[in-house]
Formats: sequence, C-alpha cells, structure tokens
Amino acid sequence: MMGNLNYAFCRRKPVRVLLLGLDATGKTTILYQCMGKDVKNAPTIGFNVENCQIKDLEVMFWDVSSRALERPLWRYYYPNTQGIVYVVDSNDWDRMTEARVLLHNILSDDELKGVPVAIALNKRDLKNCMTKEEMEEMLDVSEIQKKRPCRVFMTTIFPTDEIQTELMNLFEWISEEPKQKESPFSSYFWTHV
Ligand SMILES: Nc1nc2c(ncn2[C@@H]2O[C@H](COP(=O)(O)OP(=O)(O)OP(=O)(O)O)[C@@H](O)[C@H]2O)c(=O)[nH]1
Ligand SMILES: [Mg+2]
Repeated sequence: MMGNLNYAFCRRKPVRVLLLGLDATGKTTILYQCMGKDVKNAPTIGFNVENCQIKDLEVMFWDVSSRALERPLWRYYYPNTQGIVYVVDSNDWDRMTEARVLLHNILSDDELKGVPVAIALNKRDLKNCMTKEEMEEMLDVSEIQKKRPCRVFMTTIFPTDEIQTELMNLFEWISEEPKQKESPFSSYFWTHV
C-alpha cells in the first residue's frame, strides 16, 4: 500500500520532447531507429507520439508533421516542452539557409525560452555531406549556445557502430538535460522511489 502511494506521489511525468526540422530530414526514421521499430517510409501527417524508456526516464516524443502548411501549428505543441531535437539533412546544401532560419525562428518563441536543443546532423552516410564545422557555422550554433544548452550530434540511420552510438547519445542527452534543472527536492524523491 505504502509502496503504491509512494509511486503515485513520486512518479514523474514523462519528459516532453519535440522533434522538429524541415520535411524529409529523417525525424520519424531516427525516432523509430532509437526505439528499434520498423519505419514506414512516408511523410508524417498530423503527428506521431511515442513513449520511450530512455535509461531510467520515461520520455514522450512528439514527432510533428513538417509540411510547410502545417508549420504554423507547431507553436501549439510548444507549451511544457522540455527538450527539442532539431534534425537537419547534412547532405542538402540547398536548404541549409532555410534550415537555419527555421531553427532560429522556433527558438525565438517565448514558450521555448531556455529549452535545451539537440541538433542532429543526419544522413552522415551520404557522400556529399557538409562537415560538422561547416554546418555549425551555417546554423549559427554558437549564437544558440549563448542562451540555452545546445549540443550537436552526427547521426545516420545506417548503423556503423560509432554513429549508431551517437544517435543513442543524442536521445539520452535530450532526455536527461531537462532534468538537470529540477529542484533537488524532486530528484531526491525520484531516486528514492
Ligand atoms: N541515407 C539516409 N537516408 C535517411 C536517413 N534518415 C532518413 N533517411 C531517409 O530520408 C527520408 C525521409 O525520412 P523521414 O523519417 O520520413 O523524414 P521526416 O523528417 O520524418 O519527414 P516528414 O515526416 O515529411 O517531416 C526517408 O526516405 C528515409 O529513409 C539517413 O540517415 N541516411
Ligand atoms: Mg516524419
């Protein structure tokens, strides 16, 4: 009985993470890859919500349609967001400016003030990729890092061991980072349940 009560009082809400980026950058694919699920190769319509256990944290990932017409709806998903995964196609030189403008636009929203962002430089398996440094400059990552925790990860869905680990590192970081901000009181309870 007491155990159940403790559980009811102390159980945390899942960490809420939004997956955003231009269309066809690989958001749904990397999420499913991380969960070990099969992917349908089709653009996301509306949204997908997936609950994942990442280490000892329960995470709710919102993978929202990025078709241009639906992007104005993204702000309705912003309240209570604790982490953002922003996915970029490292191979798509033509849309890098568009990717930067979109990223900075999202992060300028008051609802997302201080929210950590993990940037996935995705599709690293393709030959024509920009380097990490080129991409960090193009996306103006140093500007973002002045205002919030921001880390850049190189990802691909094709499992070479090294990059596969990087994909897991990304999901672990974005799940744990928001928890660094919680009061010592709530962490105490969590670790003692
Ligand atoms: N080569 C390569 N292709 C990838 C990678 N990740 C995703 N793709 C492919 O990119 C295409 C788009 O992937 P999705 O996961 O549907 O992209 P999305 O960002 O969810 O797209 P929307 O739902 O339209 O916003 C698919 O054909 C994937 O197989 C990758 O790391 N490397
Ligand atoms: Mg999708």
